[in-house]
Amino acid sequence: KMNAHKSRPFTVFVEGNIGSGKTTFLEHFRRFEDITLLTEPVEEWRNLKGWNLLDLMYKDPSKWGMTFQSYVSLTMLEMHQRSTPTPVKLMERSMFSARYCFVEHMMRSGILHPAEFAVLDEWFRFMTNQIHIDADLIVYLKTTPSVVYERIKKRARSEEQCVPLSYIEELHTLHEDWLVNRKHAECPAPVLVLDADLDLSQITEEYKKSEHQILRKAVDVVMS
Ligand SMILES: Cc1cc2cn([C@H]3C[C@H](O)[C@@H](CO)O3)c(=O)nc2[nH]1
Repeated sequence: KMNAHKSRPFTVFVEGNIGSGKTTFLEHFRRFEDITLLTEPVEEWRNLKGWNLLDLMYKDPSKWGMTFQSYVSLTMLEMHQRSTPTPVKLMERSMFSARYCFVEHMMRSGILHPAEFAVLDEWFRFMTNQIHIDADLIVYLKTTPSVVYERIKKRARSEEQCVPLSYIEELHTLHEDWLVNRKHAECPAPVLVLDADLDLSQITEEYKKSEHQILRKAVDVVMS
């Protein structure tokens, strides 16, 4: 068992489009006692004091987009700040995908009014300047929009059934801009790109590739 000499654990963001297999990827690490897994708090978004903000947002994005993304940011900040007893912390998504992918899409598509976007962007700048929430590594589950679109249909999460392929394609482009073309300097962590188009049987090999990288880097950090 690695004793965490560092105040801050080796932090990994697991990023990718809707349906890219992030939750499945995280579950693969469930068996390691030195890793804390923080999965995306979708259930909190689906029930805040009885309100299903995720459903409200998908049903009327212009009316509920701001409210939804404000609450998403709050729940993600809470995860960033949560102290973990283990030397390694794996988070599903982050404040950065919130800003660079989802909020960015809502602004570009006119779902968010420019004034709403300005407020969300100020919150993002404040939080990323004031609070150290950087990753040490980002694992990017890279997919093809048509592949994840079919998975979303099969998964049949009720709120997502009206999601058009065009939205998935736009989110894909925003993930590529951030994690492959590196257009945003605020999140300089190295990116490990995995081919997440692979189906479940083949993808274990891909996960093993990241396992060594994550655990070896974590050992370096903890033992340094
Ligand atoms: C950080 C962040 C995650 C996230 C997820 N979502 C949506 C996409 C999926 O339908 C669902 C669960 O990821 O929530 C969103 O609209 N905005 C988000 N922002």
